[in-house]
Amino acid sequence: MKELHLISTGRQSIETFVHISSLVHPYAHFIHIREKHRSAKEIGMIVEKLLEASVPAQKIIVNDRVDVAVVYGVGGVQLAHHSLSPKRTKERFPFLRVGCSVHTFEEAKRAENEGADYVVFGHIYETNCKEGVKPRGLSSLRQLTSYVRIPVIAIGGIKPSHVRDVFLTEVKGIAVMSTVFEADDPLHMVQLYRKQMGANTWTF
Ligand SMILES: Cc1nc(C(=O)O)sc1CCOP(=O)(O)O
Repeated sequence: MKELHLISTGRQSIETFVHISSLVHPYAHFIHIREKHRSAKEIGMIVEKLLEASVPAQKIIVNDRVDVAVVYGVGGVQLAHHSLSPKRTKERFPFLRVGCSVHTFEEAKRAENEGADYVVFGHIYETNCKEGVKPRGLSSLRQLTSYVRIPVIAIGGIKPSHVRDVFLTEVKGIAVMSTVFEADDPLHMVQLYRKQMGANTWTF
């Protein structure tokens, strides 16, 4: 099954992020809380609000903070190079789904060897989030999907019109931030992504 990951921008109020998530979560497989400037307490509060808004715990992925993910019983954690290692995380918390954000093939291979469940690789297209950094493009994405055995999720500047091309590289899924969370109509946007992914049902 192709996966759609939605990631918070870190630029919205907690209320706005939770409100949009409550609308779009039925169309997404995972909702990532990526709020680098917020404390563990605030991130925990976001998790509680998402749960109150009926977002299933298994769909929630906390960026970097293994502690918050475990304490609040969410489905997974998304680790960066400065986070705890996937190996340690998996050893102590084997029930957590562990993703790693990677930018090179070596990082992806290391994540795989350390037991990560999947990698997020980018950025594929130009994105405001990575201004001045050259996108890695589809051909390196294609190479990566044959270089590692674990699933690859593509990220960075992916618009609905890119979806078909991106999935031709054999990725497992895509991750999207601004195009959904900063859209005038987030619900319409997420439905567009799912349509491009070939989803013929909106329920899971
Ligand atoms: C959070 C993030 N990580 C990236 C990476 O390359 O690792 S690109 C990115 C931002 C993606 O946002 P948008 O969908 O708005 O382009």
